[in-house]
Amino acid sequence: MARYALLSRRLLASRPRMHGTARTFATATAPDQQRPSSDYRVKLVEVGPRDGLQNEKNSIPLATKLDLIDRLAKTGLTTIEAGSFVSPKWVPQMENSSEILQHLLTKPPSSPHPLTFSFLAPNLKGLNNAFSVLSQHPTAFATESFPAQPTKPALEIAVFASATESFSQRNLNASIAASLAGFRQVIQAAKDTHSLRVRGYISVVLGCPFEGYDVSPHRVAEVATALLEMGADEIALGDTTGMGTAPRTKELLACLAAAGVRNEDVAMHFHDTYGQALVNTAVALEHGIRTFDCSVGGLGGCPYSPGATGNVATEDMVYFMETLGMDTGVDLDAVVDVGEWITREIGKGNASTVGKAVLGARRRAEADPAKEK
Ligand SMILES: CC(C)(COP(=O)([O-])OP(=O)([O-])OC[C@H]1O[C@@H](n2cnc3c(N)ncnc32)[C@H](O)[C@@H]1OP(=O)([O-])[O-])[C@@H](O)C(=O)NCCC(=O)NCCSC(=O)C[C@@](C)(O)CC(=O)[O-]
Repeated sequence: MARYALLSRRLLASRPRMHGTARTFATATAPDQQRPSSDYRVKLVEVGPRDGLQNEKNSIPLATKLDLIDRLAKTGLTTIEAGSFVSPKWVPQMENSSEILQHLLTKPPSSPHPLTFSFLAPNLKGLNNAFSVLSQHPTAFATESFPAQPTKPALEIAVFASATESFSQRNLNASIAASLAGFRQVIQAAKDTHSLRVRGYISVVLGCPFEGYDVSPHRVAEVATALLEMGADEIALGDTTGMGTAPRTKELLACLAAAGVRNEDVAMHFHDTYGQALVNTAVALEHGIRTFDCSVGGLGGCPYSPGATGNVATEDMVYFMETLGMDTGVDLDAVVDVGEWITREIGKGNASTVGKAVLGARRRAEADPAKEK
């Protein structure tokens, strides 16, 4: 069988590479002040095992979830959202998150890179469930004083606030103010007890299923600064509904910058319901953001956002970034394989346009290797 990788390698090699050439981003400097190569690095956060699977109705076996994480870890992705310590009454698919955490601590996936695994924990109950696993393996994970290594992953906890009161009530059963008061305790305990890194999500930043398009960017900025002041290390801006557009993404990021939120503390989390995720990604990239969430095979949806589809597919994100000359560190071929495998495994269509294109090209090359140029 022809090695599929060859085709994709050629595909990638034929893409325009922009390293060291003139760039059109607003953030670009003059040619004689070339930016350090780190400016071309983007961090992709793979959210498939959590955001991608949480809404699946059929129970997915633990072994499949562990296999998914293992396969993703071999693609060059270094940060993987692996589970969620939430109420199993509301999100039954995430019920085995303790077992997932336990497995990742005792048998971390082999990877040439240090890995970070992230878990949602909306309250002290969820955090304590995570802690009861961590306390059994206190030296199995990296902390701020012991950097992550290939054999010892780092862990991150994520809290999730909302930009509208209606979504906060539906998703968290609490007002924004009450949820923030609870998160203060979670963030403090995560840091004090195990020196964990904390991500603070804000949902519905560009459109709410209950309040519509008009979500105030100033409200988002208030919630973001509140989370940062509590000690969150990163703010993930969630376009939960995929209602975001390029001008409104630009306006939101300008508002956050005016409020003093630094680009390096922001991650973008775009759902692709209206097909705008990569357009909005380009706007955020131009603004200077370098951390983006994505989900293999475009898996996902939010149980509290009717009709929302998955996050932008990891395959599409990798292809998009690499064609812009950005460095993701992710092997497109490998991630296409994972997308194909997991969507078949759980009986879903592959929602990645790039994944389907690469798979189609492979099939054609297999049928007629002579034409593979
Ligand atoms: C919001 C809460 C925490 C409020 O929890 P609560 O205030 O305790 O109220 P409740 O009535 O929802 O609680 C129901 C039961 O769950 C228990 N419980 C309560 N907390 C936990 C916990 N952590 N772990 C395990 N059990 C828990 C609680 O003790 C109670 O048990 P019962 O008395 O019936 O026996 C709860 O309702 C919950 O966990 N809901 C699920 C929320 C959720 O997972 N949403 C989806 C993730 S967020 C998202 O997808 C958006 C994001 C991050 O991707 C970004 C974006 O795209 O926007």
